[in-house]
Amino acid sequence: MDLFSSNKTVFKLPQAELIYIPHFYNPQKANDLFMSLKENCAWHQDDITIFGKTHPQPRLTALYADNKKSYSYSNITMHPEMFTDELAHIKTDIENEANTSFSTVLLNRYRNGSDSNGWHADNEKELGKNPIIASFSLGASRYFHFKHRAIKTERHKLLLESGSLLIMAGEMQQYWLHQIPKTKRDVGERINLTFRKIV
Ligand SMILES: O=C(O)CCC(=O)C(=O)O
Ligand SMILES: [Fe+2]
Repeated sequence: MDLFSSNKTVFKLPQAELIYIPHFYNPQKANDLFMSLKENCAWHQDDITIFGKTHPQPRLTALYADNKKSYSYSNITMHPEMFTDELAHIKTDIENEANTSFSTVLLNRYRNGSDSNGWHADNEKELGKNPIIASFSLGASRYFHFKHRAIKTERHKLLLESGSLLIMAGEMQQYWLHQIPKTKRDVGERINLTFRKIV
């Protein structure tokens, strides 16, 4: 198995630590997990309110945690389900790679290229200062855009492939924004898992 592949890219960025591991899980295992999570997770579509207008969030989400702590962002408060064995297993693998522990995983399901995740930082108070966030991707590849809030030349994109792990750390959530834009490319479905620690 291609677990804990040493093939990793450490990006040199001002005020951020970003590490990309393309084949954290091999394609077979990634595909099996994609099918299983698609079927078994508690997916739902919340309404979000932006600039006073309420509309359905352009993706499905689910939240799991090993505590009862809720997670709030963009006027949504999510209450977690208990970790399944399958999600707990992935969590352990990622904790070993990232050298930290996580309490919570937020799953995003992008059904096609019209689903997206707008510019934001994962800077909610409950994540603490300089959180480590590990983002694990399954299914269709989608571009992850990231830009520095103040240095306008620092704007980049990275194709997140199935089975890959992206670790965001350092001051990234303070100084950078990230998004998964819509795409007109004919892309299939993608599931992303972002592991976080909510204390
Ligand atoms: O889908 C992704 O790769 C990113 C998800 C994300 O940024 C988030 O859930 O905060
Ligand atoms: Fe995020």
